[in-house]
Amino acid sequence: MYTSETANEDSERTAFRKAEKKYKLYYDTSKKRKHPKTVDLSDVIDFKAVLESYNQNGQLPEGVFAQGSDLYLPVFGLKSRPGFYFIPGALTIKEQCRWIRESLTSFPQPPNRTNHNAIYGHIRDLFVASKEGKILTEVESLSKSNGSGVDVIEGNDPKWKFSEEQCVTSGGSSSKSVSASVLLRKLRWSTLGLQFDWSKRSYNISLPHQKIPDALCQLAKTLAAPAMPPGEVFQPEAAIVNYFSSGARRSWAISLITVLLSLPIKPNIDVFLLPGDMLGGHLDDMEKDWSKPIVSLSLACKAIFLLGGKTREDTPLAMFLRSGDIVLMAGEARECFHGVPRIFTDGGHAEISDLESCFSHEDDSSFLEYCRTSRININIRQVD
Ligand SMILES: O=C(O)CCC(=O)C(=O)O
Ligand SMILES: [Fe+2]
Repeated sequence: MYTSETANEDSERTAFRKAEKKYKLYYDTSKKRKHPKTVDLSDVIDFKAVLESYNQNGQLPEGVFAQGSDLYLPVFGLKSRPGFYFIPGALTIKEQCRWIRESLTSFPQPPNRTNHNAIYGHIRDLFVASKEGKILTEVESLSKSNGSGVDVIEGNDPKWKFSEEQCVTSGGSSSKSVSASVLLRKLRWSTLGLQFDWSKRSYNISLPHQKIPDALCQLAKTLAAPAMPPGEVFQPEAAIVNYFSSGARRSWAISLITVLLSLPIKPNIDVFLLPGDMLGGHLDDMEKDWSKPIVSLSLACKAIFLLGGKTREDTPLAMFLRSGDIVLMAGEARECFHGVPRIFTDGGHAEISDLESCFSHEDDSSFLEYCRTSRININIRQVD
């Protein structure tokens, strides 16, 4: 799915890489307290401002056009990137909250796969386990401890189970366990519908899967319309949910890696060492028909999206992605490198105040806590 180069010397020099470096989060360590380095954001296209001025006086910046649609919302395109569409604020706050909830609770449930499958097998109810302060422990170490308070995890032969924290520590067996909250923070992706096999880099139709939930399917069909070939209807068959977490919990990640390295079979830890708050430049090239769009929903913290050209040498355009924005990439735009070099988690820039009111009920505090330092992206695809 993701065609990506490893960061060798050449790729360091490409225009895409330069833009990634420009916008990536760096910390200024010269001051007493760690501060994000200031970045010049003046070149970043702000479609929220474009929409405001378009609604007020019909004016659009150079290179941007507006397209009518049945969505009752303006759909913007870029003259230099045919097939790319941006629909600012397309999702209501209620819809955003709904998809955030689903992304954290139902979407990572088996048979859907997540990045954690490779090590732990299917994990059920990770979000609830995190809320309840549970610990995931390897079955063998658990049997050495007092063995009570164990929740079952999906799978024929589960090797890892959730237990109450005391259950593990009281047995004195502290290795080969990891807290659910760390795993939630380290959740990078889950796949819906047809499952993508990252090791073979293709969709594996023999992996157990469920259809994309009807409501998400309907939403994707409606949103895809402006980018569809005339007379055709988008058929959502697969989706990837990307979870971007800020690096604030890096120390947690280091503890997890320590645990992983103590396993008899060493997992590939490269995947864990990738910063969780960015997505490197890539193409999505595993779907057959590129005339069909990828429908991409942004949720929670604001981000910068880079839309390059057909090679990494083309200078990318940078734009803000806010919670509720929709991006469509079809036709020629599907051949364009793209990525997310930055999410904003600081109060002034994250722009999640509407979500804060939506998740203001006490019962929703874990959703709010997650949203304050994270971004979620759901991208929906027609595979055949
Ligand atoms: O997070 C985003 O907005 C883009 C995600 C993406 O490009 C992908 O998953 O292929
Ligand atoms: Fe992509």
